[in-house]
Amino acid sequence: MALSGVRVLELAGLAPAPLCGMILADFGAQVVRVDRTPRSAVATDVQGRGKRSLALDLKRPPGAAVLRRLCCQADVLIEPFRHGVMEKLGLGPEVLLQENPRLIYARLTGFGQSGQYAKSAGHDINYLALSGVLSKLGRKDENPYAPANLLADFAGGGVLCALGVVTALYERTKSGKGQIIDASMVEGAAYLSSFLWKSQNLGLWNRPRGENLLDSGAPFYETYKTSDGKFMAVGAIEPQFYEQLIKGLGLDSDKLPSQLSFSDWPKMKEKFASIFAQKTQAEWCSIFDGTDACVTPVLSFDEVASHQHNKQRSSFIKNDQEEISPRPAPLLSRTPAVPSFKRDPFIGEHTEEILLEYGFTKQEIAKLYSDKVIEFSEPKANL
Ligand SMILES: C[C@H](CCC[C@@H](C)[C@H]1CC[C@H]2[C@@H]3[C@H](O)C[C@@H]4C[C@H](O)CC[C@]4(C)[C@H]3C[C@H](O)[C@]12C)C(=O)SCCNC(=O)CCNC(=O)[C@H](O)C(C)(C)COP(=O)(O)OP(=O)(O)OC[C@H]1O[C@@H](n2cnc3c(N)ncnc32)[C@H](O)[C@@H]1OP(=O)(O)O
Repeated sequence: MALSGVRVLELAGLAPAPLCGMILADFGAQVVRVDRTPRSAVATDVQGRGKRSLALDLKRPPGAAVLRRLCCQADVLIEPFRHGVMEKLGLGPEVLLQENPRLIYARLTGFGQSGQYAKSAGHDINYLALSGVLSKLGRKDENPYAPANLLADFAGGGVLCALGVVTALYERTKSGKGQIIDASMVEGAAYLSSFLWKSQNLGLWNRPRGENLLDSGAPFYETYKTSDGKFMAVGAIEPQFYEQLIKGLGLDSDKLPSQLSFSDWPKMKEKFASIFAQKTQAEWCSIFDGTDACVTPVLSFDEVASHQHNKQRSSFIKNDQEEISPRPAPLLSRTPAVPSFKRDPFIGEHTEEILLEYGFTKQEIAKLYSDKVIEFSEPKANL
C-alpha cells in the first residue's frame, strides 16, 4: 500500500483526528492511537479501523517521556488538542522536533495555533460559522444550517490534515526534514469554499441564501418527494440536461418559462414537486436511469450498499462484524487502500506489543504498568 512503512502516532481525540488517522491507516500507514488512562475517560472513536491502541497517561512525567521516546521513531504525530495543551505537557513541537527533526507534527484544531480563539473550545458548527461557509448554507428564509459535522470536522479537518501529512511526507523525501502542520478547521472549511469565493463574479451567489442556483433556489437543483415518501435529487443545470429533465417529467419546454427566469423558480418548484409526488422513487428511477437528466434517487444508509451502481463498484465494504461502511476513496490503480476488516481496537489492547516494537524492554513495560502510567485491555496480559 502507498503508505506502508509510515509510522503514525495519533493522540485520541473527538471526530476529525480519528478520521485523519483512519485515512492514513487505510492507505497502509501503521497507526497507533494513544488513548487516555484511566480507561473510564472513554474516547469514543468509531473510526479506529486499522489502528492499534496504546493506553498511556500523558499527564504523568514518565508517560510524557514514553511519548517522547515513541516520537523519536515515528514519522507522524497527529495532535487533536487546543493550542497550549501539548506545550503544558512538555510535548510541544519545539521539544519533539528537536529530538526527531524528521517528525511531521500535525496539529489539528478548530481555530489554529494562533489568533484570539486559539485556546477556545468549539465544534464543527463554530468553525464553519467563522469560516463564512455557514452563512451560505440553508434554505430561503430559514436560519443557516450546518449539514451534520461533515464540512469542518471531516472535509476541512480530517481530510485536509491527511493531505497536509502526505504532502509533508513527500517533501521530506527531498529535504530529509519534518515540519509542523497547523491544520485549522476554520481555514480548512474556508479553503474548501474557494469555488464559492472565486465564482462570485459569475453571479452565482448574488441573491439571498436559499435563492441561488446551487443553494436550493433553483427548481432544477433540488430534492423532491415521491409518492412512496422517498426522494429524488435533481441536478439538471446545463440546458441540454435540463431539457431531458423536462422530457422525463412529461412537460413541454415551449410551454414553460425559460430555465433561468429567477422570478418563475418558486412556481416551477411547485410544479416539479406536484409531478414527482405522482410516482414512486422506483418509477422515477426507471424513467431517468440511463438518461442525462441528472436525476438520481436519494438513498438511505440501508439502501446504499445494495444499489446496483455501488454494488458494481464495490463501493461499500462489510467488516468481520458485518458492519457496512464506505470503502476508502480514491482508488489508486497500483496501490489501492486495503482497509482492515477487523474490529476496532479496545483501548490499551496493543500497549505491550507497541512498546516492545518501539524498543521498550519487558522490565520497563512492567514498571510503567505497576506505576499506572500505561494500561492493557486485559490488565494481567503477559506480565
Ligand atoms: C461535533 C463534533 C463533536 C462530536 C463528538 C461526539 C461524537 C461526542 C461528544 C460527546 C460524546 C458523548 C458523551 O461523551 C456522553 C456519552 C459517552 C459514552 O461513552 C458514549 C456515548 C456518549 C453519548 C458520547 C457519544 C459521542 O462520542 C459524543 C456525542 C466536533 O466538532 S469534534 C471537533 C472538536 N474540536 C477539535 O477537535 C478541535 C481541537 N480540540 C479542541 O478544541 C478541544 O480538544 C475540545 C474538542 C474543545 C475539547 O476540549 P477539552 O477541554 O476536553 O480538551 P483539550 O483542551 O483539548 O485538552 C485535552 C486534555 O486531555 C488531556 N489528555 C489528553 N490525552 C491524554 C492522555 N493520554 N493522558 C492524560 N491526559 C490526556 C490533556 O492533557 C488535556 O488536559 P488539560 O485540560 O488538563 O490541559
